[in-house]
Amino acid sequence: MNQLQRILSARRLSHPIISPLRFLHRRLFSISDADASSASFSSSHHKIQTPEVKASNKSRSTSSLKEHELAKFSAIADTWWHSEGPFKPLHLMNPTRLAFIRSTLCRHFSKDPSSARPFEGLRLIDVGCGGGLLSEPLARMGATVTGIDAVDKNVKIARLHADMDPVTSTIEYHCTTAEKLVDEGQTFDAVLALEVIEHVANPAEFCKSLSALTVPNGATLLSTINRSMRAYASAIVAAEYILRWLPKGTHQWSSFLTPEELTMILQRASVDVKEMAGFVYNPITGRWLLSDDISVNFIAYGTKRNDLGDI
Ligand SMILES: C[S@@+](CC[C@H](N)C(=O)[O-])C[C@H]1O[C@@H](n2cnc3c(N)ncnc32)[C@H](O)[C@@H]1O
Ligand SMILES: [Mg+2]
Repeated sequence: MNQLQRILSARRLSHPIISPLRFLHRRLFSISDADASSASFSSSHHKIQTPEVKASNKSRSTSSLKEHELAKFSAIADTWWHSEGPFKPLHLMNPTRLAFIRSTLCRHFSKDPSSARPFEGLRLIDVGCGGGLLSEPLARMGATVTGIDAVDKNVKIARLHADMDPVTSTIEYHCTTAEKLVDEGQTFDAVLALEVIEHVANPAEFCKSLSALTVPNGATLLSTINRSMRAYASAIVAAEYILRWLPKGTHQWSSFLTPEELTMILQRASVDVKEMAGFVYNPITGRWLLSDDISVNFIAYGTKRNDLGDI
C-alpha cells in the first residue's frame, strides 16, 4: 500500500468527523448505508432500473466503475436536458465552469479567448459526459470532442440531443470507460472529468487513467466537491433534503476529496495542478460564480508532465 492509499484509507476509516456526521445524518433522515446506495435512489418521479453498462466485463478496465453509482444516473437519464430537473445544478453551473475551462485551455494552448471558436484544432475528451451538457458547448467552441460515459442510456440521450444541431452532431459518443481507452492507446490534447470522480470506485486509479489519456504537456481538468463540513451542509443536507435539487443519496460525503488530496493524487499521476477555482452559488441571483472559495464545489486544472522529457 503506498503512502497515498494509506492516507486515503485512514481517512475513510477514522476521519474524526465522519462517524458523528453519519450518525446524525441517519438519525435525522432515518436512512442506512444501504439507503444511500442505488436501492433507495428514487424519488416520486424516478424508478430505479439496472443500468445497461457495456463496460462491465471483469478486467483491469472496470476499475473505476461503481455499479450503484451508475444505477443512480441510469434512473434519471431521460432528464439530462430538463433544465428544471435533477440536473438543474449542472445546467446552472455550466456557464461558470465553461468560463474557467475557456480561460485555462486558451492560456494552455495559446488560443484567443475572445474568438468564437477558440478550441479549433484541439481534441478533447469529456469523461463521464452524461447527457452531454459539457460536450456540446465544447464542440460549439470548435473542439473535436469525444464524450464517454459508463451508462449506455446516458450516451444514447447525449447522441439524440447532439444530433439536433449540425455543430454538435460531430461529437463522438461512446459507452466506455477511461481505462478502456487507455488500453486502446488513445490520447487527447485535454481531458475533462467534471463531477465524476466522487462517483468512481478508485479516485487515484481514475486519475492515472485520465493522465494516461492526456498527451504529454496536455491539460487535465476535474471538478468535484470538497469533503468539508460546509459541503456536507450545502451539497448534501440543503441540496438533497431541503431544496430537493438532487435526489436523496446522490452524494456520499465520504467519497468527496479535499483539494489537497486531489492535488496529491493528480501529482502522483504525473499531472501538476496549476490552478483551482471554486464555484459559489448566489441564492439571490440564482447564479454560480467563479470564486477563490474552494470549500464546497471546486475545479482543478493541471498539466501533464512530460516525464520522458529529461531522457
Ligand atoms: C454528475 S454526472 C456529470 C456529468 C457531466 N460530466 C457534467 O458535469 O455535466 C457523472 C457522470 O459520470 C458517469 N460515470 C460515473 N462513473 C463513471 C466511470 N467510472 N466511468 C465513466 N463514467 C462514469 C455517470 O454515468 C454520470 O453520467
Ligand atoms: Mg456529483
